Parts: sequence; C-alpha cells; structure tokens
Amino acid sequence: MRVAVIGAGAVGGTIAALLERAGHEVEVTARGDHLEAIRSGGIRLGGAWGEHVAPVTANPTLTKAPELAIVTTKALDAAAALRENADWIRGVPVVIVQNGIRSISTARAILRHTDLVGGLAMFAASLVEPGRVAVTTSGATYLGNDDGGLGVDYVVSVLGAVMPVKSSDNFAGAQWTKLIVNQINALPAITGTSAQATIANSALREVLTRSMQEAVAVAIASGIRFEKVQGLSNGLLRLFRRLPAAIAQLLPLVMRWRMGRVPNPGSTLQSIQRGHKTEIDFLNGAIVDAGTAVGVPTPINAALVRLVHEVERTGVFLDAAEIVAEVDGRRNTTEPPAA
Ligand SMILES: NC(=O)C1=CN([C@@H]2O[C@H](COP(=O)(O)OP(=O)(O)OC[C@H]3O[C@@H](n4cnc5c(N)ncnc54)[C@H](OP(=O)(O)O)[C@@H]3O)[C@@H](O)[C@H]2O)C=CC1
Ligand SMILES: CC(C)(CO)C(=O)C(=O)O
Repeated sequence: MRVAVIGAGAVGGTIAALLERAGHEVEVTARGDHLEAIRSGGIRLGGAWGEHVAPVTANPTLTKAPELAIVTTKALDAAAALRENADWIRGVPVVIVQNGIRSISTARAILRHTDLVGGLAMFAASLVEPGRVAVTTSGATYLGNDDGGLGVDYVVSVLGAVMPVKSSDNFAGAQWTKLIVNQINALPAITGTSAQATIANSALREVLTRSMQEAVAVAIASGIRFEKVQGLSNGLLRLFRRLPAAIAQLLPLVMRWRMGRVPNPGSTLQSIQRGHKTEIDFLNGAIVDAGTAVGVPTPINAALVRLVHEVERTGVFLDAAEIVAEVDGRRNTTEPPAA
C-alpha cells in the first residue's frame, strides 16, 4: 500500500520505518538536514522495535497521492503541513498522531470531507540525529475519533500489522488522559534532563504531582470521562485528584517505572535541543485555556508554560529551586542593572 507520513520526525520516522519494513511503499515529508539524511541514507530505526534501515522516498511535500496519510508533526506545525499537502490527501483516510486535544479539529478545518482518525502514541521515540530515530519505550498507539467519521477500523488493520495499536470509542477521553501523562513534558524541557531524572527529583516530582492534580480537576470540570490508557482510568484519576501530595506522587513514580531505563527526553525537550519552538501551548497551555473556560484556577500549569517559553527564548535551563520558586510565586527574575 502507498502510505504517506507527513512530518516524519521521532514518531513519524518510526512509523514510516516500520511500514517500509513490512513492505509498504512509503513517502515521507521532512525538512532541512533531516530530509537530506533520509534521502541519502534512509530512515535508520533503532531501539525497542529493532534495527532497520528504511529506504523511503523523502520530499519537502508529497509528490503523489497515498492510500493512507499519517500526520506526525508537532501540534504547532500541523495546520501548515496539512495545507501544504491538502491536494494530495483530501479524500484519503488521514491519521493525525499528535499530543494535545486539537489534532482532529485542526485537521477538520482544512480537510472537510475526509475520514480523520486521531492517534495517541504511548511509545516514546527520539530523533537522535538527522535520519536516525530510536524507540526508547515500547507502547501502543490509541486510535479513534469522536466526530462520527469512518476509518478507525481501516487504520487499525494497517498500522496494527506493524506496531501495537488499540482503538478507543472515547477518543476525547483518551486525549485528555494522554494530556495528563504529558504533564511530564514540561519539566525536562525546563531542566534539560530526562523525564526519569525529573521524576527522581523529589521537589520536581511534587511540582509534577500538583500540576497533574490541577489538570485532572480541569478535565473533570470540563465533563471529561478519562479513558483506560497506560494503566490509568477514570476512577483512578478521580481518586488521584483528591489524594494528599505525599501519596499522589506515587503516580509519577509509576510513570517513571513504565518508561524503563533508557533516558526519555520527551518530545518537548527535543524541540528545545533543536532550537525550535515547543508544543507547550498545546499541552500545559491547553489546561490553562480549559481551566479558564470552566473557572478552575491553573497557577502551576501557567507557571510551567511561562518557564518553557523562557527556556525557548534564553536557551538556559533552570534548576529545581528556581522552578519551585516560580511555581510558588517567589522567584526574583529582575535583571541586574547594566554596569
Ligand atoms: N517523541 C515522542 O516520544 C512522542 C511524541 N508524541 C507526539 O507526537 C507528535 C510528533 O512528535 P515528534 O515525532 O517527537 O516530533 P518531531 O519534531 O521529532 O517530528 C516532527 C517532524 O515534522 C517536521 N515538520 C514540521 N512541519 C513540517 C512541514 N510543514 N513539512 C515537513 N516536515 C515538517 C519537523 O521538522 P522540523 O524539525 O524541521 O520542525 C520534524 O521533523 C507530537 O504531537 C508529540 O507530542 C507522542 C508520544 C511520544
Ligand atoms: C509521554 C511522552 C513523554 C513519551 O515520550 C510523550 O508523549 C512525549 O514525549 O511527548
């Protein structure tokens, strides 16, 4: 089958390599050094799902119509990538594998009469260098949509043959559950350390626990029923919201254990490391926006958004004390007077 992967970075490069390994004809879109590296040496896959060099076709935009398209850009790049390739993918089933809660609505505004399927990757992958991706944690990709579109079964059959997938009939709930998991993204991006190292730090673990509790409160006030994802469930997260921090912090510790030992920078720190803008406005920023809409205060998520934007701007990582001070409203960021 002809499959297109639009924005084949860590997640998309992994999926593209797995599809090519299974015999599909794969065209990917990419940019800059990464595009050149794929053109000259294919996508080099490593890590939990084996070693493979996938000689895929790579271009800045698609050059032919696929039978299935998979969009794997960061959320902030999705609308532009969809528009650039719209003439090739309109009417073809399109899967958008992306964190956040806006993947399907963004695509729907651009591709009106197209089957859209949302995807949530529970595996972790790193773009180690141009052309080379590594799967750091194995995990299923959840597929679903809530707008009555067809296509989920079709996508499950194609992707399920090459990687673990699960379908969900409560995809909005799955997106919110993943958004709670993605509370882990901000701290590595602010500190420059892995998700596992961040959770191991007790002060940062407390910040993470409190931000997760805040996010769960927003979801509940927004009428969300969480989906069973990665050991989480509606009942568990509702209970977690009410627990004292000393007990609630067991959840981040379980998340760390599930991630395994290979350091996972998370996708947000990887953007910072490449000098790019991050997706933070679509992660903790989405919690702040939803909290505003339902009248639930979100000071911790707002502080994390501010700090990630600060690191994007300055390139300087912060330590736990500075983060805790910002979260508690005690940080002095006054610039020293010019000499
Ligand atoms: N990495 C992970 O472990 C996980 C990531 N996710 C989610 O999956 C999504 C993808 O993340 P990830 O793979 O890490 O991101 P990456 O940044 O590694 O990959 C996205 C790729 O899309 C490229 N791109 C963006 N816009 C265009 C365009 N218009 N045309 C061509 N290429 C384009 C980017 O290029 P450039 O670098 O030049 O911008 C980049 O190579 C995100 O929503 C993320 O949150 C979910 C679970 C795990
Ligand atoms: C859960 C996590 C951190 C896995 O890598 C992720 O979704 C991301 O990196 O965006």
